Amino acid sequence: MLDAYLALEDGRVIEARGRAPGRTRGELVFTTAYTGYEESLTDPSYEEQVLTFSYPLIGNYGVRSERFESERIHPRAAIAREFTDEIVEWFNHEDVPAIDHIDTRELVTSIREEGAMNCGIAVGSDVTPGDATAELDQCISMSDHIDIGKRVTTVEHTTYGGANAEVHVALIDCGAKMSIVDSLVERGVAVHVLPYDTTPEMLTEVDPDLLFISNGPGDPANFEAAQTLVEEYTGEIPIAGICLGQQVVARALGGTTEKMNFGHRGVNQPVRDLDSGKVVMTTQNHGYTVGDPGETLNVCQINVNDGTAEGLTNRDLDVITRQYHPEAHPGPHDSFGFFDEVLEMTGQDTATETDSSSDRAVIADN
Ligand SMILES: NC(=O)CC[C@H](N)C(=O)O
Repeated sequence: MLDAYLALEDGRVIEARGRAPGRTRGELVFTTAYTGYEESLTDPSYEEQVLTFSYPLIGNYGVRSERFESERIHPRAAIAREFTDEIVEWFNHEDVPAIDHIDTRELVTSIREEGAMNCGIAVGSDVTPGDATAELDQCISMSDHIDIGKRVTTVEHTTYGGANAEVHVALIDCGAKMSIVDSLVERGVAVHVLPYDTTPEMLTEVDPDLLFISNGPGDPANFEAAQTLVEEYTGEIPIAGICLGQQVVARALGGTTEKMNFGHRGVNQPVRDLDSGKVVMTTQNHGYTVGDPGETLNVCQINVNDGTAEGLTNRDLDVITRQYHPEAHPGPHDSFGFFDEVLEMTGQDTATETDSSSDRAVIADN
């Protein structure tokens, strides 16, 4: 058996069972999602974080790559009450430290009370509590990870979907989940996945009908290039954003973003649409939020629990964003219609073309 220690910013060092060895550090967060562990673990937005599952048994329906949202596990380490042997094999294969046999109820309660905090983890046959503390001592704050985008983005322009499509979407990959690409491609458009630091000049070459800013890890303030694109293209072509995308769009159009206490991570966050009054259940994974939306954007949806901005819009400028994840994976499908709403801004009626069987998008022949 491997020894394991988790050192917390509040001074505690907790002993656990080691399942996959290694030493690492990161921001300790939790998700309340009870399924969808493959999707969560491969969601690039978890880069530089240590993910705690509040649901006690993780790995119980295996590990299948069809459900991955990217090519690798992104959290630096994973914590659960109990991991199955099959998921532990995956952690070992990817060199991601994992610990279990820990009181995750207590841990989640601490994060709720004290906020997301830094932690250090040491797992191995000869590790000590001091090894975990040494990792914690080297842990920097999330906003100091200024180059986080570089670690999660595509390095080159990749096109998905029909090469003959009428509508071309530029998806700025700040750490995009593959389900966002799938959701667009199944509506018959071509998706150009572009690096997070794409410049306005590079975007001119693609000549897109829609600019879409993806989800992504860390502080939205560290995605200045994407912000510049929004500043340059607002009013020229329609603009959409999901999660970090909403935050970047808000910052570009005069709004502010701020760090939340422990964020929203799970698959049952209630969101109210202010026009219709309708409430939907949503998938979420974020630690920052839009504070002041600024003069240009209107808040069109709010979180029922805490009133934070879940949707922003400016109908005249054709801008529409969501703080939650309409693409789901994991979680409820209530908000798939967001993609139809977004593509309507390009003049394409895609609602009738949608095939929700959701086969993985294929790369187009350029
Ligand atoms: N899923 C995301 O895009 C997360 C956005 C941002 N990194 C946050 O934590 O708020």
